[in-house]
Amino acid sequence: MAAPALARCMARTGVLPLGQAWGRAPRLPPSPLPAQRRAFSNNKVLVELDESAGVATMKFKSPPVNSLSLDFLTEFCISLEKLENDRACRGVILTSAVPKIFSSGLDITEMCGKSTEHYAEFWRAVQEMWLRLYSSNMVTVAAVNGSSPAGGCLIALTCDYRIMAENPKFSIGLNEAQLGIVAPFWFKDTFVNVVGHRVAESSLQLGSLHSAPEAHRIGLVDELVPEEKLKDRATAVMQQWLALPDHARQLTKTMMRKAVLDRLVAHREEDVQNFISFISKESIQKSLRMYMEMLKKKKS
Ligand SMILES: CCCCCCC/C=C/C(=O)SCCNC(=O)CCNC(=O)[C@H](O)C(C)(C)COP(=O)(O)OP(=O)(O)OC[C@H]1O[C@@H](n2cnc3c(N)ncnc32)[C@H](O)[C@@H]1OP(=O)(O)O
Repeated sequence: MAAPALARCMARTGVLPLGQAWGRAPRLPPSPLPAQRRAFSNNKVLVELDESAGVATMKFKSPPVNSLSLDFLTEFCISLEKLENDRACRGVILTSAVPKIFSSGLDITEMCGKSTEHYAEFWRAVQEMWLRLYSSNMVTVAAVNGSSPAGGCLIALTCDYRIMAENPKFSIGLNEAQLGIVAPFWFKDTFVNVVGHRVAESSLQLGSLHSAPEAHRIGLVDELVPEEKLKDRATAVMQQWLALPDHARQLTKTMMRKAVLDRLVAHREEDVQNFISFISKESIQKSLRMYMEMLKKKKS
């Protein structure tokens, strides 16, 4: 495709390049007007904005498993950008509208049997999602209400704070190695920044999916709460974070994340080419096909 779908959408919606988003003026506190709620939705995400609190909730609604398809990633970025540019919004809670699944990670069908152009477009969209979320000026809280492998885990790791439902059946982790693929350096860097090098090293090599209690023990999630309390707890955490002046928090976040962000920004095209040559290998395609078959067999 001549121009990536994401770029087209961004041209349509007037989204700012990433670097400019960083230089944006600090957010103003919401005006003391009566409580106002606004909602907008597309095929993949539902956003509800509580203007009086300055907090949006973004719910993933792409059944059966909220896989991160090109369409999902595009809609996600557009919704995030809308909130980023909305002065009434200072924080966003990410959660799922699909029972038991937060997100099943990158849509494997987008990485199987497609053209080089498609792989490039898809990977740019994955990069864009991470760059925008990791550099967001808003407070970002992941309310992880279901399993969250690989790319789903990356979304949670990219937020400022993670709260997970304490259901031991829910698992989370960067399990790429189990699929015979390798998490790229910016997945790894994000993971290391949350759990530390030692835990990340073994967890990544083993492609571990951690149960909710184990994820809490290794610091992958910040707290566990009963599922029915997840929404209230995420709101309470958000209020705590929003009690601080935005400019101080935003500058601190930028300082903490800049090196990791800059690394991908500086090597973006190289990273796309690396993805294409890796994913196009017949051995990798075979691994992914076998993995998909295994998922189907598990059902029957
Ligand atoms: C140099 C760069 C190298 C490349 C780097 C690439 C980085 C990759 C990152 C990724 O995110 S790869 C994706 C990893 N994801 C997984 O391993 C999750 C796989 N899925 C599951 O474990 C389970 O589906 C689940 C999420 C735990 C849910 O289980 P449940 O029993 O509720 O549902 P299923 O019956 O298994 O699935 C329903 C339906 O959805 C399909 N599906 C599941 N996950 C994906 C996916 N990630 N992509 C595409 N499709 C997926 C599954 O096959 C079923 O389909 P049908 O059989 O109904 O057609």
